[in-house]
Amino acid sequence: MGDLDDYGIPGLVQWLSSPPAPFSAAPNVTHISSKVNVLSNETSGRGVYATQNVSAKETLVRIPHSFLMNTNTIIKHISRFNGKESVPDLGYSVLLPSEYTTDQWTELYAKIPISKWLQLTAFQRTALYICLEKKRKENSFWCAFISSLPKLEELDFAPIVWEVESELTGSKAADFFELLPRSSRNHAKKVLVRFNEDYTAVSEFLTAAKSEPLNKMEFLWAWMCINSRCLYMSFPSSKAEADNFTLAPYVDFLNHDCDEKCAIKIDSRGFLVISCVDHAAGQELLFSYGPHSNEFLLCEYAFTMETNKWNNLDVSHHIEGIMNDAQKSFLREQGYYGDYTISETGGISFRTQVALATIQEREPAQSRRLNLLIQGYNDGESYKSVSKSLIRRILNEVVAECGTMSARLESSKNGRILQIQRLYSDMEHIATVTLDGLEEW
Ligand SMILES: C[S@@+](CC[C@H](N)C(=O)[O-])C[C@H]1O[C@@H](n2cnc3c(N)ncnc32)[C@H](O)[C@@H]1O
Repeated sequence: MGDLDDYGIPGLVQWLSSPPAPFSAAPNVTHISSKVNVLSNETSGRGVYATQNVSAKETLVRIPHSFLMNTNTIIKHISRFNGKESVPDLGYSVLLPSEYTTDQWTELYAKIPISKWLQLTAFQRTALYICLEKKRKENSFWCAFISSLPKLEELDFAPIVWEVESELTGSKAADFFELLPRSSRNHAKKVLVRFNEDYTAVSEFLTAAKSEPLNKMEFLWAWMCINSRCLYMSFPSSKAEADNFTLAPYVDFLNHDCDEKCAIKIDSRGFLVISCVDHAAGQELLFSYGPHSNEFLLCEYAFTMETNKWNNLDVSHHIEGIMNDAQKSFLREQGYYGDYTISETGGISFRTQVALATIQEREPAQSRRLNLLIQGYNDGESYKSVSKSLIRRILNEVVAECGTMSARLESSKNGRILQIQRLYSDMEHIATVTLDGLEEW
């Protein structure tokens, strides 16, 4: 385990625990239990570890609302420079520093009305704010937090980084993108579209304010920090569900596990981390980022796990390839088009079963048994035999494709390639397990 001085953890803890007035006098102060510490390991970077035995239900960390970076606190900070804040009060006490150092960036804040800031999505606004506050260095209230964020190199397994790196430097990193399994590549492309939309919106925002543009790589760093570290937090003023998030210093050092070992909770005192199970000294405290497959984890958060119970095999491309137009439009009308998956634990999804059944109908809209299957009044037994042979053929194709790709990637020691290889081996594993159990299906 590594020494973390170079990540600025002591500085972060100091900032959170003994901030200047008026924070020091606030009733709801930071709590970081003496039973936990941030350490680092090679696989998952920094993480929170128990330094002593911890019992279930202990509150280990509490970060007050004033230290959470989100739509509410950002607008409150910016509006110090340009008039009245326009975020509804959530009833949480958010303190602002009594003294601000002004600089060219606070001049920019002063120039842009809050109504314009609110036209950006919360994600765009937060990414821009992090980039600007980073430039303010020690002048920024958030300096210790921003220094604690990972470097872009630590998010190097995210396919979006490969693509943007290629675009900006002319490197061959985008070639890795093409090696991804088809469904992962599609997911990664969607992430890239989201990122480019955000970068365009923020660039236009800065141009309108006659400010200098942001470097795309710098914006990517801030964007990926948010994407891989944000936590759900509801804001009544949010225009979209995706705006309901916060960044929470220190809490964001918790690494992911498929099973919840810790819970996070928000109340009027701030963001809390509570242990769900007993932890022995030395054990890592983990919480679940959600039921995410390795494909999702890689594309969104830049990592995969050796074993992941949420992995699934996406066979949409294979299934869609054997459907005719009538079958496709029937499934679209029914809300069952696309996203055909198989998982080790859940087997062949109902959605996939509906698609396999539809392929067996010449005029699906007229088929009583198919409509009864969709409505849940028919168990689909009459479709099973043909469905089995269709799925067997598809899974054999998947196994062959994974074998070819694994042989192609086998000798590489490149970390990105190893992540890609893991995706193929996850796919092969699910395909093989499903084929083995197909007779009993
Ligand atoms: C919320 S942060 C957790 C703290 C992070 N390890 C750090 O050093 O700042 C999420 C990032 O941690 C890493 N991570 C989290 N859980 C992991 C796991 N189970 N295996 C590998 N990496 C993990 C990934 O890089 C992910 O983008």
